[in-house]
Amino acid sequence: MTTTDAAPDEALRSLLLSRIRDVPDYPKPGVVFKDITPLLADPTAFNALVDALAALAARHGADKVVGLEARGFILAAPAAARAGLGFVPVRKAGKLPGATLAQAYELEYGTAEIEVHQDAFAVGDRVLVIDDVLATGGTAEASLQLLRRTGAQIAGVAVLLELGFLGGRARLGPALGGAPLEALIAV
Ligand SMILES: O=P(O)(O)OC[C@H]1O[C@H](OP(=O)(O)OP(=O)(O)O)[C@H](O)[C@@H]1O
Ligand SMILES: Nc1ncnc2[nH]cnc12
Repeated sequence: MTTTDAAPDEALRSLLLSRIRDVPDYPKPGVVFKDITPLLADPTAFNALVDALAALAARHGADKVVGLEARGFILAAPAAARAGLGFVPVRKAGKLPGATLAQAYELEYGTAEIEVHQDAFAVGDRVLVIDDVLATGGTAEASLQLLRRTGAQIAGVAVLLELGFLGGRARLGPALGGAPLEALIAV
């Protein structure tokens, strides 16, 4: 199944998928955790992933790349640098030193609050939001709501892996407001 606006080739998808490990019953019973650490440890796969994400930033005309703490940082920061763009962290509450805006949200396995610096963007900046996994969509939805409050425009959301059975794409629709959601892999 392909759910991307511009699907990467099958070889890339296969490579990426082969480096993601299923961990049953983590962090709680019934959740199958998608562990990306084998992918990060493989320089060929990691480099290909960073290339693909940087290409999406260029394709969607992003001025800045936003990463969602913590695993999103690992993907978004190198993608921003490769695309020649600045990186902005959206952090869990209480970690940013400057004046912030905050947004609460629900996870597949808990609740959380995220923050961004109020002055992270110039007026009208187009931002590509990058994360590793789209599950229920709560994190990405909250990040879009938060980012819009800064005055940023949403260029799109890009994730490595979409867990389609959790319905995140549908939940995210209103917050996307027509911006693209790119999933390099969907299961
Ligand atoms: O679509 P959702 O249901 O919101 O779930 C996806 C989010 O959950 C994970 O983050 P988590 O909060 O577990 O934190 P981490 O990146 O710090 O490990 C993942 O990295 C996404 O950010
Ligand atoms: N099943 C899952 N695996 C990895 N990260 C997640 N974030 C939310 N659900 C997840």
